[in-house]
Amino acid sequence: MAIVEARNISKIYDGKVAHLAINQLSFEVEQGEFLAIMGPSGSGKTTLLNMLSTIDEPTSGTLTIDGVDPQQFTAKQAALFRRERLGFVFQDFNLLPALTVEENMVLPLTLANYPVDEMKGRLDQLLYDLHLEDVRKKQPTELSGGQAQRTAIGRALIHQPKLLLADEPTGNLDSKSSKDVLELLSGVNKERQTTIIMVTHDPIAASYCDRVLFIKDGEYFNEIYKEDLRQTFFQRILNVLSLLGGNVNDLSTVRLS
Ligand SMILES: Nc1ncnc2c1ncn2[C@@H]1O[C@H](COP(=O)(O)OP(=O)(O)OP(=O)(O)O)[C@@H](O)[C@H]1O
Repeated sequence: MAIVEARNISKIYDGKVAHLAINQLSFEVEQGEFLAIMGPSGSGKTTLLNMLSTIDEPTSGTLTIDGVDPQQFTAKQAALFRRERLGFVFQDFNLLPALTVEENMVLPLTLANYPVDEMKGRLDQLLYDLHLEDVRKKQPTELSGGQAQRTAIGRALIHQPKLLLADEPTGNLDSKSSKDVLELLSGVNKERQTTIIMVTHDPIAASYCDRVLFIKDGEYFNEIYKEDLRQTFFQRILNVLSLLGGNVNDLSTVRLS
């Protein structure tokens, strides 16, 4: 069953000169899938993620997320939908500096007034799954990049969202921490059946996914599915990226290992 259905969605930014950022894009994301979205700088990835996040809406076309059309929501309903059904992970972690690891992670449940026992149970499980038990009382400034991103992933998962949206989650991490985070996301996807959509410039990160959707100039360009080994998938991703072109700087974060 599809958790995301986009039918001919377009997004035009109004301004002195109107800009067509997404042009007649259609795609589906299956429940339980781990999808990467790739494309050159300016191809519309952030615009698309903003629409999937329900913080922006298509100018035309229909976008259904978990069976509902967010365009029908009031601002309050949209906020509730995001809080209950979506999780977000960003490149720069976005942790609250005054709170500890465990306080950051449990924050979405605190805000939703969950019972204390339920909060504690979910927190302990996630601290264990994310290998953060030793740093649970630390503050974000005392963490490595990998620990900070794992904390952010914990915060994004604690309310058990159906869809996790990740924007360059490994963009600020070294290769070892990136690998840890990608293996964790892959594990979350397989074990919890959480659907994940990840925007990335990094073909290594994309090779952890089941499918990569490539967009160019706001339009569908190609998509490939992982069929075999991750290393082979990585090679096929590089092949499509070379066809896709774009600015060489777009690949500045690529690590060839
Ligand atoms: N608020 C806005 N107003 C007008 N144009 C915008 C706005 N936001 C983005 N754009 C334009 O829409 C196009 C798509 O931008 P978007 O940020 O979605 O691309 P991207 O693929 O995420 O790029 P990058 O990889 O560099 O982050 C770009 O040409 C950009 O200049």
